[in-house]
Amino acid sequence: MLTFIKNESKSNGELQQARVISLFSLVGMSVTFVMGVISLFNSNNVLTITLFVSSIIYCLAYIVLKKYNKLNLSSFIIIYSLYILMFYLVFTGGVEQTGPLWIFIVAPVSVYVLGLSYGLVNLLFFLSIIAIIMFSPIEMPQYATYSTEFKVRLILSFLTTTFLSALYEYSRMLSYNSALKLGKKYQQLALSDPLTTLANRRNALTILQQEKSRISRNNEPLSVLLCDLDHFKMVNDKYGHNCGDMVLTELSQVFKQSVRQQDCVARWGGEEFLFILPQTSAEQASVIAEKIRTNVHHHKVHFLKHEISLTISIGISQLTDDQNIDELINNADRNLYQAKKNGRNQVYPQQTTSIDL
Ligand SMILES: Nc1nc2c(ncn2[C@@H]2O[C@H](COP(=O)(O)OP(=O)(O)OP(=O)(O)O)[C@@H](O)[C@H]2O)c(=O)[nH]1
Repeated sequence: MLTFIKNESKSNGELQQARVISLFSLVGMSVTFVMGVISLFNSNNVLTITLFVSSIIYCLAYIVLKKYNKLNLSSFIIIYSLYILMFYLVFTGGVEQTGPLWIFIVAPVSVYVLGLSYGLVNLLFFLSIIAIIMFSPIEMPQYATYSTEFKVRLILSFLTTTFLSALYEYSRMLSYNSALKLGKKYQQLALSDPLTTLANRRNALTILQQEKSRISRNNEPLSVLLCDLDHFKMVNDKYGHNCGDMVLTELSQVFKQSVRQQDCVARWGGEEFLFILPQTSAEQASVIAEKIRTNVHHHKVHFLKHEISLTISIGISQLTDDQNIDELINNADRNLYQAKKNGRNQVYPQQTTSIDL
């Protein structure tokens, strides 16, 4: 069956993530640059170099995303350069031992950029290294010393921030997925006929336009069948509208089962159906139309104690190079009218020589 709905959900999610990552790299680049300038005035040379290098790395992540469209690589650069910067700040203490305060931005950024589970695994790894740095008995000039109370509280408050970030990311994912599902459902409703669940007229026209563009590139034939139920008004009049609806629903299934996966069956109007047959010439379409007509003819609809059999008439049209979609359908409509005029329960034009599909 032709794909009626474009699956745009993944690209939408990625687009949103790309926006956040580009924003984060710009903010990261600016903040580290400004702090680098401040520490330059404070004559803290190692910190100045570290912050300027970080600023360049964020700029690089931004370029990788904007110019080369590499979302994963950009995320990777942002996250791991952020981790390294944080290790450095905790190790040296930054300005006046305030370096560890920055680690709290790591939790929300990690779960958002890396996703919930991978983000949490990375945070565990991050926190382990932070704990090792803080609790190791290192003897180095750059190494900052913190009180045990400060270290324990820093780890506990980081764990709390991680938990809250994970909770927030989890509910964000839930709402995003349910909005996505709802969107898909409404999109499906907008494109399908509620009674028969077949593609509706609007959807059929979109598919026809797409197929027309495709076949003009590939030089392949495309045919349509316009099919109308014979004397359907009599079914409604005799058995009621509910029975008429049931007939339409059942015959839609017969139609679907009579064609190939790549073909499309649409409800064109009340008791009119359009078959779109890609890679099919008028001669091949005629054979398919005859098969559909026979299948309907042999199908019995059971309603209460009644057994109802119906017939259909079909008009065939093959798209020519100089035709637009309206002309193609009008031609099929004229042929359908001819099939009705010739006595119904038939296909027009009929195939004179036998062909294999
Ligand atoms: N039950 C039901 N009937 C419908 C629906 N849409 C259209 N119809 C009926 O389809 C019938 C079409 O009647 P006509 O246009 O006279 O065509 P016909 O009786 O099939 O006769 P021919 O097409 O000339 O063979 C009408 O009675 C419409 O009410 C629907 O969704 N449900």
